[in-house]
Amino acid sequence: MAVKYIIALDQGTTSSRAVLFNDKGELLAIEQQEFKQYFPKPGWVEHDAQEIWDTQYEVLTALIANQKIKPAEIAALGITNQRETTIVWEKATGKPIHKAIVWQDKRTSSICNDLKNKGMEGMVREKTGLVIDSYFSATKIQWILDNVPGARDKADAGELLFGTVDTWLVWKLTKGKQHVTDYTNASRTMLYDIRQLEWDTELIDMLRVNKSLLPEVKPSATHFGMWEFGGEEIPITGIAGDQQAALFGQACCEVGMAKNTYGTGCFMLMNTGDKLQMSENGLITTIAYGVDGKVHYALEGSVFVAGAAVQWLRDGIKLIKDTSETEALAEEVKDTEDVFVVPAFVGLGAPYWDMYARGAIFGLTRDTDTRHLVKATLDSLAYQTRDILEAMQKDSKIDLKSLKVDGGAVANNYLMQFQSDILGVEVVRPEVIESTAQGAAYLAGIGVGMWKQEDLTKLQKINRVFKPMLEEKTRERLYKKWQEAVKRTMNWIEEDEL
Ligand SMILES: Nc1ncnc2c1ncn2[C@@H]1O[C@H](COP(=O)(O)OP(=O)(O)O)[C@@H](O)[C@H]1O
Ligand SMILES: O=P(O)(O)OC[C@H](O)CO
Repeated sequence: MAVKYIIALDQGTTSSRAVLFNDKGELLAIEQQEFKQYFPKPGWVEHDAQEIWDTQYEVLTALIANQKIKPAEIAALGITNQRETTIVWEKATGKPIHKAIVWQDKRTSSICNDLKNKGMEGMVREKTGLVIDSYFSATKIQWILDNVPGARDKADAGELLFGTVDTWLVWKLTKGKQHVTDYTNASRTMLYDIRQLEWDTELIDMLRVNKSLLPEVKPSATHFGMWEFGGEEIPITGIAGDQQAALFGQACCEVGMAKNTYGTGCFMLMNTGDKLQMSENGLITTIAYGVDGKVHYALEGSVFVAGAAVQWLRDGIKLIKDTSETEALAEEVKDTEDVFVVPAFVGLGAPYWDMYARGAIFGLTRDTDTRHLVKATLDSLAYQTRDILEAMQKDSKIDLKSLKVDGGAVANNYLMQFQSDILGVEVVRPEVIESTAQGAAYLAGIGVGMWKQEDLTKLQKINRVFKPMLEEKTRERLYKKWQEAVKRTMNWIEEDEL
């Protein structure tokens, strides 16, 4: 039987998706399930690792059943995932010993502060490309080992395993046969030397993480293991963290090409080729992908709360019932009347890196209504993106003429137009905004020998280009006000308030 399909598993912060692609790289169908977010304390964010697996497995098998696909027709699986989120489980039983600590979780801020006070920042940046922040996996592993009764002893006895979500999914799909990850996910742990491409002993010792916990690290398009299904063995041949997968999915394979993804957070990545570039403007350096024996690096600006602010309008303060209502509400008023929302709900990521900042609304008057608040919340995604773009242009010395965008929130036309207005550059939306899944499918297709990297650009189709319409003077006035608002949210809580 002819092999026809690639399935990408896209395990995001808010939902698990399975996405079907044909052998031309065209998206045919999606199954999606949201899962529960746990907020046990202010600043803490957890997922249930079992629920992650259950939802991911259900959408995968539902996609196959609903699209009437025979197992033998599936050439390969690709996996892409929310990054940094940390799971520790027992090798013997496969049971997680604690809930997954999500990338947004701030509980390890004081561990990070101690490391900074000990002067470790330079060494960490040099080896990992990262700033010291609770965002990354290392201090989350340390927290689990220190706080779950008996965990340290079990780790010392070699009875525990750590994984980011990709590692957990491969472990489950292969029934515990494979404990692996790829370069991109390893580069988010703060334990991986991105030059030498190996786990770093000095960091492992400093953070008191046992080497035996860590998975084997492989390139992004290679053989990771087999999923046995319906009497067939289906190879898993592509893995990348979701932001790197989106870069690959948008075919940003040349130096200087960049994309911005608007999901729960907002992540801009620029491909810097085989050159590892350290940022001087608050960005991080990360592995973009490893394909065909070559590693590409990227500069990244990570914004922690983007689409999550829109979810907060819906689930937190309940101003809307559905995120799609925001576009029409924002269009109903001419401007926000200088209301600014700074959604620093879990601190601020790039370029500020302030674990102690918290969210605020500025400029309220008696005229302010739901529409202004909704508009100001959407605008905050665009302003945060401008903060990143400015840093990216300074670091790379490249003036971006246009920005490729993707992710759930780019469906919002108001937001895309305002984004172009506030950046003063064109914003290019592709036909398929599921670039993350597309990237994982491309990697899996390359890994199984179905495509070559050069074929990818041919698969790209543009849906709409947004051009800047706002006067320069207004743009700069608004951006200045935004910067002032951000300043006032910084360093808001004390270390012992966490
Ligand atoms: N029309 C819309 N306008 C603004 N935000 C939206 C819209 N549709 C979805 N979103 C936001 O996009 C995010 C979902 O995007 P997605 O790429 O699925 O995220 P993730 O991969 O992080 O789970 C949610 O945070 C949601 O609030
Ligand atoms: O799940 P997303 O799409 O919001 O992505 C989360 C990032 O990978 C966190 O670094």
